[in-house]
Amino acid sequence: MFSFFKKKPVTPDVPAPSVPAPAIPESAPAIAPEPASIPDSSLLDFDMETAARPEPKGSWMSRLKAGLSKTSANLSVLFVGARIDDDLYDELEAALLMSDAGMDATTYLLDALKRKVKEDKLLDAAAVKGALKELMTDLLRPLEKSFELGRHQPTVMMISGVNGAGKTTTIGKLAKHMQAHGQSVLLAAGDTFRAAAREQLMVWGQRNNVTVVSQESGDPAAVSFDAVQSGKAKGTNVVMIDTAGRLPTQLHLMEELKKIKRVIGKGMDGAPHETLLVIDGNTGQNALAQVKAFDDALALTGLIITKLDGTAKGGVIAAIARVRPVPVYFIGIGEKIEDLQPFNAAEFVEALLG
Ligand SMILES: Nc1nc2c(ncn2[C@@H]2O[C@H](COP(=O)(O)OP(=O)(O)OP(=O)(O)O)[C@@H](O)[C@H]2O)c(=O)[nH]1
Repeated sequence: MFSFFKKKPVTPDVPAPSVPAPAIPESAPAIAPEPASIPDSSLLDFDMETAARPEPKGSWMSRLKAGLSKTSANLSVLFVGARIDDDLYDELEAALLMSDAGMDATTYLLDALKRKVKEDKLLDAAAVKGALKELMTDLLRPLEKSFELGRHQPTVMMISGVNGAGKTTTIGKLAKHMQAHGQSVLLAAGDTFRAAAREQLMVWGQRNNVTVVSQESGDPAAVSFDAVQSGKAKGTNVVMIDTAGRLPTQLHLMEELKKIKRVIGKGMDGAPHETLLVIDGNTGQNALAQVKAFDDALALTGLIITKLDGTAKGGVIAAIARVRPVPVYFIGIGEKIEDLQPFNAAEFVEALLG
């Protein structure tokens, strides 16, 4: 059973809009009039309460903990039998910096912790650890956000990121989860740079009954535009647009992304409704640089952080929260569908600080 989202229809009995059987178009479909908009009552709020995760939760938490075990080991050991003194704060500072939290978040957390220890007259290390967990959860909680589907038809999502961050894989996982929640999905193979990426997405779409709009001509803006038109014509719930990986330093490719976004807006007023960046959790502080650069270029609405099962240290989320607080929709800890889950601050801090 899928457990990504908690589906909260305002009116529970309103069914998801029906869609024709998916097909794999060879080229862009004809433009058709926009279907009637979905009434507000069918708005689906995909929120991220942990209560929405039944069985896989235990394994999810243990795997998230395993993924972040480097950092949690470094942090937890500091509190074992420690005295509350400057040495502890110095070691904590070093461990937070090592976790990729960066100077800003580290200084912020340490200052807040010292104040709290004084105000609450905390005397033992366990209480200080508890206070740090609380402060970190408060820092990360504003990053929690959930997709709101049903407000637009289709809801158009543009997905960007550096090469190999996990964009295509993430799109596949999200598509499957959305389907499982009654949402029809259409994908745009906007990664026209790698022919193999387009083919990979087409095959994946065929296998999973998801329409993939693709063009041999290789203009990502045109593919994206066609996908939006097709989504409108078919009454699809969600259109997800994949884009080729690029580095923020490749300025012409960043300009191309901006163009894709503009053209999507021409296909549908107000689109894309979600402009997402996928970041590889292993890239440490560089992830923050990516967030800043892509946000400056595209005005991001959200992040998806993948590969927290690798060598990731996890602290970069604190840096993002302090320096460029773009919401984190999902985090990924592996290649399976259930390895992508909504970001939950309390869970994350629990895995980080145990
Ligand atoms: N361990 C691990 N691997 C992941 C995760 N997410 C994606 N991957 C793997 O990362 C690799 C790259 O993923 P892609 O989805 O192809 O990345 P991409 O951003 O689309 O890549 P380009 O199209 O080349 O820019 C694949 O082998 C994925 O299976 C994750 O959360 N954990």
